[in-house]
Amino acid sequence: MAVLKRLMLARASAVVARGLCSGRELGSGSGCGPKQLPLQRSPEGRNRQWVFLGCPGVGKGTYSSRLSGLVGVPHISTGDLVRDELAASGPLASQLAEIVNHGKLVPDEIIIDLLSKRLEAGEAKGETGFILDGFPRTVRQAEILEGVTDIDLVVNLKLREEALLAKCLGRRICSQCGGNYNIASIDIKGENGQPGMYMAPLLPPPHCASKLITRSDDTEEVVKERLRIYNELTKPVEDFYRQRGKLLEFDLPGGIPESWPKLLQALKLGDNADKKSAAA
Ligand SMILES: Nc1ncnc2c1ncn2[C@@H]1O[C@H](COP(=O)(O)OP(=O)(O)O)[C@@H](O)[C@H]1O
Repeated sequence: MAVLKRLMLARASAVVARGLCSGRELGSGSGCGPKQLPLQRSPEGRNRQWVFLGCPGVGKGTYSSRLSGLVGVPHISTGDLVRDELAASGPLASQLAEIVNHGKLVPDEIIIDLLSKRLEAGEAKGETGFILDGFPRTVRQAEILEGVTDIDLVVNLKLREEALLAKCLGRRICSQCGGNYNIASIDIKGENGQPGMYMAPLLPPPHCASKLITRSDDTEEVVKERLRIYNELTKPVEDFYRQRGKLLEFDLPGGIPESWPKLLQALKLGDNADKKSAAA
């Protein structure tokens, strides 16, 4: 199964590279697209396969990694896979740096190759299911994914636009432990009938405070370009999943303490009162 999934993704990748098939052909399993495997598509015997969508800065990484711990499936972020590749300084690194630092999207064939290697490594370790964060990011990627496996649920995280840029600019990572923090304190005043919104900073513990770094693509100019690209290329992915009845819209009401319990409720995971303490 792992090898098949890998081969199918690799084939999808080759197809994208050559531009031979339309995504619809890939998704339908006909023509030159990969064949669908009933076994692979069945939810029985496998864990959740969820996708998180949302603008840069919305908190996809924060919420999807918390949920991954809660429901016991791996959190797979294609942004993290790209950053790992950059950090490894391999043959792809300079090409990727040029793309990522301009806020552009990495070509499908590279992203699919990184993702299929990650899925294969996970399956070798016995992982089943996933929470995908940052993939699919275009309708084409959604069609390719649909061609190889079923997605059970797509969570579309939404946050008021005024907060997104500030959240990206406030993002900090501990260079030692990899912990994610945010120094932005967001306080949007209520006006014209719209309620206000407060999001407290997520400050690092003292042992991380002197080791904080900022992502190279979290500059104002690049974040604005990433938001533009999201609206142009990723927003249509919402419709793709809406039409298939898989999209769960979730408006973040504020920071983690307010949002996490509500998200658990929306996902029908809310009865686990003890697990809600993860919001603390
Ligand atoms: N599915 C994808 N397709 C193309 N490029 C991607 C994909 N996922 C990540 N990337 C690249 O990695 C960068 C960082 O991704 P991510 O960490 O998900 O950022 P964001 O905070 O903008 O959601 C993106 O701007 C893009 O260059």
